[in-house]
Amino acid sequence: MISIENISKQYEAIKALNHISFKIDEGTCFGLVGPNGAGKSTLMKILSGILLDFNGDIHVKDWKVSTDRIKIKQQIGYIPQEICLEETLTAQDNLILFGNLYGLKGKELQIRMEEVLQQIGLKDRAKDKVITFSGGMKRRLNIGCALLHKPSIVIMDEPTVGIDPQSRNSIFSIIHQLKAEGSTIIYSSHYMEEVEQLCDSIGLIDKGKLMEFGRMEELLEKYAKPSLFISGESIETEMLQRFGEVESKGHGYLLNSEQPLLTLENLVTHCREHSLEPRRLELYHPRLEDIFFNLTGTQLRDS
Ligand SMILES: Nc1ncnc2c1ncn2[C@@H]1O[C@H](COP(=O)(O)OP(=O)(O)OP(=O)(O)O)[C@@H](O)[C@H]1O
Repeated sequence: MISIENISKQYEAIKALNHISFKIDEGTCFGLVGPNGAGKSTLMKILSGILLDFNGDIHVKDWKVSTDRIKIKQQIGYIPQEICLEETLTAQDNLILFGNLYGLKGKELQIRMEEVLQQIGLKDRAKDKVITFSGGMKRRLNIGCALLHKPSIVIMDEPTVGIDPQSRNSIFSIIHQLKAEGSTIIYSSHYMEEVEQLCDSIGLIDKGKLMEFGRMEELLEKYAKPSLFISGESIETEMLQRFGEVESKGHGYLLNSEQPLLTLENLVTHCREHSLEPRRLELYHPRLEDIFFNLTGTQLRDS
């Protein structure tokens, strides 16, 4: 169990984290989600033992970060948001550099390097200089460098920002594999669909405050409002209002109703009788993004 207890962090006038507390079960994938500037990186740096000046405490197994920082750090592989590699060296030499920092050498380092290169899909590029790599390949190598010492807790700060879909899928595979091996993953992102896909539990953070925390299914259940989605040129708010509470969503409308199936039936009848042809008419399942929006009134995407 990793227990985050009442963490606060102030950068001069900015309160980056405001009394944050939650727990993460071992062997699970935890997603920290929030918009730009929410405080995700600050919390990730505190969790990985890089940022030492904060209030509160963190417990990992039987250790406390306040008194057993080195023991906890040995358990952690931290992948920062900014790529941290020596570009003039080869992938292999970067791994050796990081391996040495973790105290690995000789045969042990050689074996781990081979395993990690396989895991990150860069075996055939091991002897190439990093400067020749794509952004996604650099990102994967950066992940590999943090895995050499077989950490039981892997902390990834927005690892998929600005990379190609192939590298993104490859990172997801690495995460699935790490989880299958029993590692605990702490993953921050502002891409809701990624977190929904990967994580067992989540913390929603905004302006330094933890807005919500829990298991994914529980949160979706808690905030799920039964609704229908309808769109089409002939579909107007006034017509929909007689069937339930209406809100705009993308190119159409969400129609909240306690009995969505019955409403769907009534709506189909109405459309048929009035020769209205919706482009889309379907049951709508709330997503993590909807929960965040309901809680904070903030859209997560930059766009
Ligand atoms: N070294 C620093 N000095 C001063 N203010 C900082 C520093 N690092 C972060 N901040 C501020 O703290 C707040 C939280 O920043 P943080 O980087 O933790 O957010 P984030 O959720 O990771 O954002 P992003 O998704 O953009 O990386 C922001 O207002 C940011 O400007």
